[in-house]
Amino acid sequence: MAPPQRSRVPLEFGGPLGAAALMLLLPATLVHLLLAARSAPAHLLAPPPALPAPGALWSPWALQLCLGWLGLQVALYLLPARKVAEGLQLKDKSRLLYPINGFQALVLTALLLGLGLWAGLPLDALADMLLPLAFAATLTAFVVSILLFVKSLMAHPSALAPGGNSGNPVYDFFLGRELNPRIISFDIKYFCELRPGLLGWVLINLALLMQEAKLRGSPSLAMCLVNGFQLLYVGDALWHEEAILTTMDIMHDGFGFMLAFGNLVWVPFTYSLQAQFLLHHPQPLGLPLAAGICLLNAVGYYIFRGANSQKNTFRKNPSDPSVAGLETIPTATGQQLLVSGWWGVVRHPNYLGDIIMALAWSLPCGVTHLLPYFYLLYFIALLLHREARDELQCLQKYGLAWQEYCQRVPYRIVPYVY
Ligand SMILES: NC(=O)C1=CN([C@@H]2O[C@H](COP(=O)(O)OP(=O)(O)OC[C@H]3O[C@@H](n4cnc5c(N)ncnc54)[C@H](OP(=O)(O)O)[C@@H]3O)[C@@H](O)[C@H]2O)C=CC1
Ligand SMILES: CC(C)CCC[C@@H](C)[C@H]1CC=C2C3=C(CC[C@@]21C)[C@@]1(C)CC[C@H](O)C[C@@H]1CC3
Repeated sequence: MAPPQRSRVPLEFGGPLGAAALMLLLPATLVHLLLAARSAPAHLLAPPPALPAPGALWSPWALQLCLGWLGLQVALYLLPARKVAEGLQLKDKSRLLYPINGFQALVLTALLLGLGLWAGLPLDALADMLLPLAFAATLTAFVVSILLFVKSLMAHPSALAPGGNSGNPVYDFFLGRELNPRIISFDIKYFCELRPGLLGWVLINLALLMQEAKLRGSPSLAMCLVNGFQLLYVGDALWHEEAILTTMDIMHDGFGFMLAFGNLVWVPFTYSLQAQFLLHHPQPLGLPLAAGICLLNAVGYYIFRGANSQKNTFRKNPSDPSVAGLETIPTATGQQLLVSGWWGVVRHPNYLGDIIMALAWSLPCGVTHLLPYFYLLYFIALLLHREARDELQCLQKYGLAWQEYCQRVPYRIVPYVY
């Protein structure tokens, strides 16, 4: 087989050195966040009061729980789906098929959990195991990434992602070489993107809420708000699972350590940071402020969902009555760009809605500590980086049409600001 052509896509994340640094820094940051959230001072920018003993990180039981959770979600993924969707056309003109049964997996997981709790499952005990669970999940992410990298060495060149095929093994291991790694019809990237991580996130949130109820007699209003907001976000992602097929991760990015760690570790253990903070730092929250925060989250969700659904509907069927009247810009690829509606206000309206929700998730934690705002700060940085990557990809894809779009819609995320 002819050696794969090395991609000439510019290196990102600081190239091989940056990728190597991130593979060390990300797990270290995770440990710091978990320790800081449960410490009294809860400092985001200061070292945690006490480093864990090595024994506190490793637990065979935690590894079994992680692998059992993964196995359950794989089993639910393999159940018959209410619908099978086609992915976007690949380089070889083929289209992959994807089961749309993520929300079904959420409901079945909830039913199994309900049964378990009825039978006395000590779910709240998870709240005391976040460190060994995160360590086990990180180990799993590394092993999955190594297996994926080895598998990609046997993949056809046309199956490789443009970004993760630089020829440098460290960089390619981090970014991911294969675009759609599958075992028969099981799509590993698609599965990891929405199932174990997002469902694990709300499971950890629930465990923290239950432990607060056990400690204080009932969960606080702030803990209930954070759980509710984030369950809405995960439920929405799974209900609109098909929309994931038009995101950058599925369309462009290879599946390597960054997304494996991001999906299996970073989402469940850092996205639950507000709930972790609230368990150890209860916050009083009056009804008027709670109502205001709910309104803020509702506004964010309205923008987020409205913009994502409008674009995804347009991409699936430009003649759909809900989008047929929108103004567009034709492009040389045959695809059109929306230039009115949500996508005529700013170029990434969905990011704006998502950031507003991220703020609403942090506010119930009060303003005495920076730690609960870590997600907001990280997320803004992630979306700014993502937006820059997307703009470059769209400029390369659409050329003059994208330049016209940028002239007509000059702001990227926040109207009249950025
Ligand atoms: N919670 C989290 O950790 C994260 C959440 N997200 C959220 O996920 C959602 C998806 O975000 P993301 O995956 O970054 O990508 P987007 O959903 O923003 O999709 C970007 C793609 O949309 C298409 N597009 C862009 N502008 C237009 C237009 N004017 N008209 C038609 N199509 C257009 C282009 O693809 P093409 O033209 O090829 O179809 C572009 O590459 C967002 O709501 C984001 O907030 C994202 C990352 C992390
Ligand atoms: C650990 C690294 C520094 C960064 C890892 C980033 C990942 C955690 C995110 C990259 C894109 C994501 C998306 C989502 C979750 C987070 C990751 C995997 C969603 C599934 C969240 C719900 C939305 O409705 C869709 C998102 C698609 C992108």
